[in-house]
Amino acid sequence: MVARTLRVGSVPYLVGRPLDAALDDPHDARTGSDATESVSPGAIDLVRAVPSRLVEGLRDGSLDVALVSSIELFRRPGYRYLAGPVVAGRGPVSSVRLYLRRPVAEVRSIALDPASRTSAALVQCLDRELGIEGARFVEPDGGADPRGAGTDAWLRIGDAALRESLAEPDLEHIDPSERWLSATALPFVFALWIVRPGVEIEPFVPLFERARSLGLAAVPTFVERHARASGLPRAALERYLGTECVYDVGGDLAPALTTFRDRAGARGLCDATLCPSAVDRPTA
Ligand SMILES: C=C(O[C@@H]1C=C(C(=O)O)C=C[C@H]1O)C(=O)O
Repeated sequence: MVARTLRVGSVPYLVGRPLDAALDDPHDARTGSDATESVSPGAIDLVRAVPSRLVEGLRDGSLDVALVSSIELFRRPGYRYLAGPVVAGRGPVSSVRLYLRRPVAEVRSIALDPASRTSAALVQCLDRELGIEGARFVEPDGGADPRGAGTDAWLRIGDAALRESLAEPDLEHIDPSERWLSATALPFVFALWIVRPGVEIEPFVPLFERARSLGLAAVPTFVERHARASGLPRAALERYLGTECVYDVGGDLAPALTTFRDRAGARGLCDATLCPSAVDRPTA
């Protein structure tokens, strides 16, 4: 029995709920004793914050593990990652978009979402495929709204992007996840559980796997709650969580991560020599 508490971070967006909701109370009867027998009650302390803050938490040691931007794996040595639950896209993902104020051929300046790390790197390393080669990237200070930066285009992630895409369907946009699939024939892994160096994650791994199974089964509940709170259409939210967001990419995980690392590394956006190790899923 592991007595210590694991400090866990996750994103504040709808996209994270299928992976993190059941971690809030792992000893809830619904989580089942098989996954929880190796950890004590209260073993998980879950906080939610935007990805750029979660990255800081991993770096300063205030978090042990976080569902966070995949690019961080290749920005500091010593991380490990759970080879299981991920937030990925295999085609369009309505919550990660590059919105355009002018025709793409005329885009010279792009404001990045200050909450993002991975999608920000993705649009920079896919600039040729997106048709924005030579554009200048800026990150608004202090978490400011990238739409307010006055640039030719802005990148947005999370629930605010989802709202823009579903409530303002006439906004011109490019879908980076879709372009990644065309360019590489691989899914794009936005986020995964990254483990800080020195953390013994093994006893907790079944909890993360179990949380995903329970979370996927609860997608209709998350859709219902989000539709009620946001006023966004249920059918679109169902498509978003149920089809666009992919929570398991199987054997594509390693090649998807390595391809992103190499492309981003070639642009100086991460260290392409880093090879973080996977923590394998438990065998049944
Ligand atoms: C699909 C998404 O994936 C995310 C994108 C991230 C990033 O760009 O750094 C980090 C975590 C995820 O929340 C989203 O937020 O909409």
